[in-house]
Formats: sequence, structure tokens, C-alpha cells
Amino acid sequence: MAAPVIHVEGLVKEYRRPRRVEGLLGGLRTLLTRQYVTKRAVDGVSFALAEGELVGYLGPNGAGKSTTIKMLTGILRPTAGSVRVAGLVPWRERERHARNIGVVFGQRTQLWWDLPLRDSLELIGRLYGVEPPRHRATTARFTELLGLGPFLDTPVRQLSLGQRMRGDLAAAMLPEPRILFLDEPTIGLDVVAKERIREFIVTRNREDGTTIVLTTHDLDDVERLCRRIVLIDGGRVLYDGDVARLKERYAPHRRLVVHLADGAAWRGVEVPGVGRDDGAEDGPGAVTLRFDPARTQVAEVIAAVLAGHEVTDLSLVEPGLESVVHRIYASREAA
Ligand SMILES: Nc1ncnc2c1ncn2[C@@H]1O[C@H](COP(=O)(O)OP(=O)(O)OP(=O)(O)O)[C@@H](O)[C@H]1O
Repeated sequence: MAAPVIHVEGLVKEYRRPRRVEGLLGGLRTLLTRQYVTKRAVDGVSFALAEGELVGYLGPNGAGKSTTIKMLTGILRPTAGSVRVAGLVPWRERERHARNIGVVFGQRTQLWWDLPLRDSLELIGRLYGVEPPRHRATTARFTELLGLGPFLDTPVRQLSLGQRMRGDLAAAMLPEPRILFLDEPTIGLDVVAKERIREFIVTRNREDGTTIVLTTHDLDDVERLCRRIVLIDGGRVLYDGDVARLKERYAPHRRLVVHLADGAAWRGVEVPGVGRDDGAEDGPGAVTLRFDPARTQVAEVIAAVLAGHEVTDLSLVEPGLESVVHRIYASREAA
């Protein structure tokens, strides 16, 4: 990898909270004795991102995602470990760092609540000192791509969540940052708004080479946008790599759904390693087979099915990321 644009090494963040003792006397004791409980939210996370990567940073609730992002954006100072983003230490060189990054938090807005969206975008250009002609051109391009036109003159407080999110994304990208942090950018949006936002993210990454770190619980976002994911739980990295390889590792099987012609009976297939999928909820006239594509070729399975049956339809089902990730979380909980 060329020199990474984000380099995280042994990152640790501990939160310290006063230990609470119940009751009035307990409250007094809390104040007097000042005992603390320490919560290690991030526990030795390391990863490196090359310029232009688009990575999903995933994990269940409380895994430590937001805490990591807060350290990468310079909001929080780590307890231990190191972070460099575009060569800077985020919490130490906050102002210079802020010029390199864009941040969108799905639940909050950075737009001016009382101003029309158009004015917010204009102000951002001035704040970041973007040359006016360039700013006008970028605003026009993003207005078109994100469909902002119909509500540019509406005060931000009157925008729907989907409209506001599109406005927030435009605002974050107008200064053309090298790195974009997106925290749940599609939360609560309808499918059309989600798609528009995903398209915009992909385009910024491909066309402008923006490095993007995406935190989301929506695995459709990840399937659509990311080749690589970093999966964390309990503050530690569980997996870092290709989405495709993750599926191969945790869900190696494929499924072939066979729809039999009216009245045809299922007589089975004699191919080693191919069997009926016990977990599948087959409707009438449908049979689901399960096989490992590393051992058995799909063409072989199909040929065997067709040789012994009259079939109206066949469909091959790839494992979804959702089921793979659920399986990983569940195996962690059971451990
Ligand atoms: N300010 C804080 N003080 C104390 N503990 C905190 C604080 N912020 C987060 N935590 C704890 O740190 C852990 C990690 O929290 P974090 O918000 O980073 O998780 P997350 O992966 O972003 O979760 P979610 O998906 O629910 O947003 C959790 O156990 C959380 O309760």
C-alpha cells in the first residue's frame, strides 16, 4: 500500500465515570469518595487506509464505532495508541485537520437551522475560503446530483430528514475534503433517498478519489458501497478485509432453488456434497439445495437437477452480508 492516508495503531479509549451508589446516602458517598469505573470502549484498534478507499466500519451497538470516529475526527483524545489522518494528529492539529475532512452525522446537522439551505451552503464556501467561481460550480453540480433544487430556499428546520441529509452531504463535500467520515448517512430514509445518497457517495469516491469511512447498521449500504469492511466488537477488530472474502469465510455455501413443473416429484440428486437445505422454507413445488462452490461447480448441480426433473425455474442465491454479519455477532455472543 502507498503511504496510508489514515493510519491507526493500537488505538485505545477509556471512559471514566464516577461509580454510582444507590440512594441519598449513596449519592453523598459518590461525591465524597470519588470512585470511578472505567469503560474501555476502544481496545487496541489498528488499521490503515489508502487514499481513495471506501471502507465500511461496522459493529453491533456499543462496539466502539462512534468512539473511534470521534478520535479520527479530532473530537476525542485517545487514552493510548496513535492516529494519523493525512499526516496529522487529529486532536492536536485540529484546525488543519478540519480542512482535510468532511463529517456527516446522520442524527445531527451541521447546517444553520434557521437559514435557507442555499445560504448555509454559501456560508460554508466562505468559511472554508473556497474561490467563489469554484464554489458556484461545485454547488451547481451537487444541487443537480442530490436533487436539492426544489428546497434550496427552504429553511433547514423545515426540511424532511431525507432532504436535510442530502443538504448535509453537499455541505460536507463542498470544500472538497480529502477524507469523508459518514456516520449512519442513510438512517431513517426511504429507499429513493437512500439510493440518491449512495449514488452520490460512490461518485465522490470514484470521481474525486475521496477517501471515505462509512459507519452504518444498514448492510445494504455496505453491499452497495464498500469492497472492504473493518468489523469491530467489544472495541476490537474482528475482521478487516474484503466483503467477498468475509462471505466465503463465514458463509461458504450457495443455494440453488429449483421450481418443479406442476405435479413433478423431487427425486433427489446424486452429486457429492449437495444436499437439501434443511433451513429453507420451500413453497409448494420448490426445493432448495445447498452446496459449497469451492467443491462443486454450480453447472454440475444444475445438470444433475435437469437430468432427473422437469423444471420451470432455477435461481442461485448468494449469501447476503446481513446473514453473515448476524452469524459472526451470534457466534461472539455464544463464546
Ligand atoms: N461518554 C461516554 N462515557 C462513558 N461511556 C461511553 C461514552 N460514550 C460511549 N460509551 C460507551 O463506550 C462503548 C462504545 O460506545 P460507542 O458509542 O463508541 O459505540 P458504537 O459502536 O458507536 O455504538 P452504536 O452502534 O450504538 O452507535 C459503549 O459501551 C458505550 O456505552
